[in-house]
This record gives sequence, C-alpha cells and structure tokens, in this order.
Amino acid sequence: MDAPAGYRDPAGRHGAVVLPARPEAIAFDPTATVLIVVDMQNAYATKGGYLDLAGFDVSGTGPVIAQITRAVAAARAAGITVMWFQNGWDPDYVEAGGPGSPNWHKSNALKTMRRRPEADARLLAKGTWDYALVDALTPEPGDIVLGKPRYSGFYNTQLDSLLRARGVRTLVFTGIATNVCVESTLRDGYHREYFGIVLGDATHQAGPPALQESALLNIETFFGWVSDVAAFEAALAPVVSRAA
Ligand SMILES: NC(=O)N/C=C\C(=O)O
Repeated sequence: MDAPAGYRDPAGRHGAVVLPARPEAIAFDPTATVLIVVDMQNAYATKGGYLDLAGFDVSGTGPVIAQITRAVAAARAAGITVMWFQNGWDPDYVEAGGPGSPNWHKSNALKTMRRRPEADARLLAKGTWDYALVDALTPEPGDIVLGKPRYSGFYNTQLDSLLRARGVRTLVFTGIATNVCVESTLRDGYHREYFGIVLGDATHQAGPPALQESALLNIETFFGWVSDVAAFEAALAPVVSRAA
C-alpha cells in the first residue's frame, strides 16, 4: 500500500510505504530498509540439526522456509537488501567462550555436545552441515551474509556499521528463533534507534508454541511491530510495479 500523499515514515522521510501491522500500521522507506533472515541454518530448521538433537520440535519449520522464500523474493523485487545471519563459532569453539562465559552455561548447543559426546565438534561450528544455511534458502550476489557469535546480531559483529553506512532505519525480521535471536536482535536494534518489524508467519520459536505467541506479543507491545508475509508483499507491490 502506498502511503497517503505527503506521508512521512516515523523518521520523517517521504517515499514510505505503509505496512498493516500490530499494534498499528507502520510506514517504512524501502530504500532505508533491510530484510534480515535470522539463522536459517540446518541447526535450527532441519531434523538432525542442533535444535532437534537438543530436544526442540523443528517439525513446523517447513512452512517458515516457504514464507521466508516469499519475503525474500518480495524484498529483492522492491530493491530491499537481504541480510542472512549465521549463528555459530570457529571449529575450536574459542568464540563460544569457556566456563567464564554465560554462553558456555546457557547455550543448549554447547550443553548438548557436553551431554552427547557423539555430537561433539559438530553443532554450530563454521564449516559444518549444522552451521550451513538450509538448502532451500540461498543468498544471491548483493545480499549480505553475516556471522554472529551470540544471540543478538549486533553483538561483536559489523551489523551496526553495515546498516548505518547504508542509511538503514528499518529492520524487517524473519527466521528462527522468534524468542531468541530474532527478539534479541530486534531489541538491540530498538536501543540503537532502528525500527523493528517481525513477519510473524516467517518466524518460528525455539520451545513450545506459547513462546512464539509471547515473543510476538512482547515485541508488538514494547519493541516493534508484527506483520505477515502477505501484508509485506502487498505493501511492496506498488514499489515493485514502479520498478518494472
Ligand atoms: N537462532 C536462535 O534464535 N538461536 C537460539 C538458540 C541457540 O542458538 O542456542
């Protein structure tokens, strides 16, 4: 949907499109927006990957992959940069931190490897199948692929510089897990003055379904906006047809 004449996005710019969302519609300028695909790695979305081995249900991730495919296509057609996050560490797990790091104690990947020695040195290690993006989702030239060592994409990465250098103000999120890396990154973005939007049907939780609901409710209440893929496609349609 095009914005009403003279409409400015929340940062005061013209040229915005308006996305129906909860708790209210949000305007964004496609030229100042990135679509972020969070951690769509085998670890999080494929049976036999980390989450599955750690006992989380990944049976619902197929539809999420399909929705992300649609969101990525819509973003590309509208000229929106697509960023792919990959969560994990070097093969020696130096970046994971040792017992002096809370990550060593809380990461269910590290805990699973300690509990299940047969999985050792496989989970979330760069260069492994577990770390790789799922086959169905492939970055293209012009996309940005960013590794990250903790839940938030802002922590110890170049994300903020990459966004600021491109004049980005709005982050549209898809991926896994809604309640962990999506929410952590969106919250960190909020504190850095980025507008965060989650396409809820292109995300999946780690844990019981109630966590999906509560993460989205928390985000829409305190940190950002929640919409869906069909609304994102429809909002961008005029931009795409102008570009064609
Ligand atoms: N990508 C994520 O949201 N990760 C969630 C849990 C983990 O990495 O242990």
